[in-house]
Parts: sequence; C-alpha cells; structure tokens
Amino acid sequence: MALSSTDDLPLCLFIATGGTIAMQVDPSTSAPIPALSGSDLIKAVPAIATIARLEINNLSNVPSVEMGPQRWVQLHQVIEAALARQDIAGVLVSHGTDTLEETAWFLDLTLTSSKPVVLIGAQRNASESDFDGPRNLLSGARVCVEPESSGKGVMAVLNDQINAAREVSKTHTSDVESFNSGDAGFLGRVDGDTVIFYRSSCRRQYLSLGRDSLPRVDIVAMYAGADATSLNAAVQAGARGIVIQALGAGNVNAEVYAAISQAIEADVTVVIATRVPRGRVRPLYGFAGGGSTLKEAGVIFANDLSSQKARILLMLAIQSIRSATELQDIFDQ
Ligand SMILES: NC(=O)C[C@H](N)C(=O)O
Repeated sequence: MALSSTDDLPLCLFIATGGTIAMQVDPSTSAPIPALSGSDLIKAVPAIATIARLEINNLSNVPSVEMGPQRWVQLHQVIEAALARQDIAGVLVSHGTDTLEETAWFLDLTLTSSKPVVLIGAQRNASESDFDGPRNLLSGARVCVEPESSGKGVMAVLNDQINAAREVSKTHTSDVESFNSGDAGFLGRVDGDTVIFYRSSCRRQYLSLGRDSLPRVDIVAMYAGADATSLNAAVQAGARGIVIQALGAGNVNAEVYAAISQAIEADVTVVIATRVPRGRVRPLYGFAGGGSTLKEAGVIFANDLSSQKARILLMLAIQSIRSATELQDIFDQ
C-alpha cells in the first residue's frame, strides 16, 4: 500500500515486523501486546509525509523474541527485492528492541545494495503518554532519505542516535537511551531535521546467503561453577557450531575446556566470545581452559563480537567454509 505525500519526496519501503513500537496495553490484562500494524503506525505520525513517500509492507506483528533465521531470510528477500527497484531510495524496518541488533547484523552481512536500511523500535508502547515510537519513526525516515546514508550499511536509529549494525547493542532494559555502539561510538545523530554523520562504518563484511535454511549454531554460557551439560546437549541436538559466551578475555574452566576439545574432535566448530560487553577475546592464559589452551584445541576467536552476533556470522560462514584458518580470518576482519 502506498501512502501519498509530496510527489517529489524520495520513496521508501516501510516494513513493519512488530515489537513494542506496535504494542498497546490490553485492558483485560494491563499488559502490552501486539496491536498496531505498520499502516496504523504511519497514520498516527502524519509528519512523516513531509520526509518521505512510504510504501508499507505489514510483514508481521511479533515481539522480537519470535525473530530468528527463518524470518531473517524472509526479511532479507523482501529488502533485497525492494532495494533492486530504481524507485526505492531506502528501507525502514520497525522491529522489537530485544533482538534488533541481531536482525540488523544479519541484514548488514547479507544485503548487497548500498542504499540505506534503517531499523527502528521503541522502548515504550503506544499506550504510554511518552511513547518514543513516533520520534524514532521520524528520525529513522530522515536517515533513510539522507544521501550521506548511502554505503553506511544497516543502521539502528533510536533516541536520535545512529548506530552501525556491527557495533550496536541494547544496553538498558527500559531507558530510551539504550542503544549504543560501545568503544566504536555512534555513527551520527539526528538533530532536529538534520542528519549528522561523524564517521563511516569501516568494518563492514559481506557473506552471501547460500541457502534458505541456516545451519544450527547454539550459544552456551560459561559462568562460575558451570559444567559441560549445556555444551554436550548442544552437540547432541546436532549443532554444527557452538558459540561459547566465555569469561573475560576468552576463558572457560577445565571441565568445559575438555568438552570443547571433544566437540571439536566431533567436527563441531567452536567459537569463543565473551560475556564482557566491551573488548576483544584473545588467546591469553595458559591454564586448562585459558584462551591459549583453547586456541591449541582449535577454537575460533570472535574478536569483539557479542556471542549473539558471533553466532550469526558463524551460521553464514559455515554454510561454505569449514577450515579453522579461513573461519578465523572472517572473524578477524
Ligand atoms: N522494546 C521492545 O520492543 C521489546 C519487545 N519485547 C520486543 O523486542 O519485541
């Protein structure tokens, strides 16, 4: 459905997927649930017609806990087809904030166009008087039509702050100032009606989406006193890859180390990430389970990617690559 506004404005595709931005409080339970379609959202923010002409795709209305490989592939296909059209300047996607960074990273890795793709969401639902959805929608649209957005990859725009897909993460459960890019810093910001970029994203990667179904990759958490039960269960479940959310610079205890060694012998690719929000993992310590011994055992180090982003990179990479050296090269970029 195309919503008309000034004819000479750029045309963007607006894809609604769900999330709190599309939720209202259900009076019978007093809890927010999916309620608004993409069309409802746009109708509630008439000022958007001064920024862009929008074509609306009400793709889904799900909380982002329901996002995953199947929906990512579907979203990828819809966006790839839209960006191939000459008349489309960019794509705006509304999304729940809980897994927004994962969808953004998957799309950033797999889309081929240099046209902007902007993900937005909201921390407060549409029944709240200080609902942040409209502001994020307007700012997202501004970034989507901004000529300087070209080649910046997939971006997350919330609270007027522009983040690159590789670096962005949700850092607060409820505050509207939640999404940031850690050590890398924001890509830019929206100031009133002006989009200001501070930098480009210089660490972008492309991995082709070979098949429609991605290989199973699980995340296993390391913590004080952890045993190998979860890791062994992932191997039993048929995981082709396992990302360990390790400690510190990339360490596990002796029991988990032994299980990792066995998993690698059974041809499961194991990637070490960390639960620490900032910094890289590396082969540092020589005790059983320290990074140096893990490297000896044949693990891949996830660089500074969170475990959830390392999982996505691994899912895409092991479609075609199995050699540890080549996989490590991909994670080192
Ligand atoms: N603020 C939000 O959008 C959170 C919501 N649970 C979601 O991710 O769908």
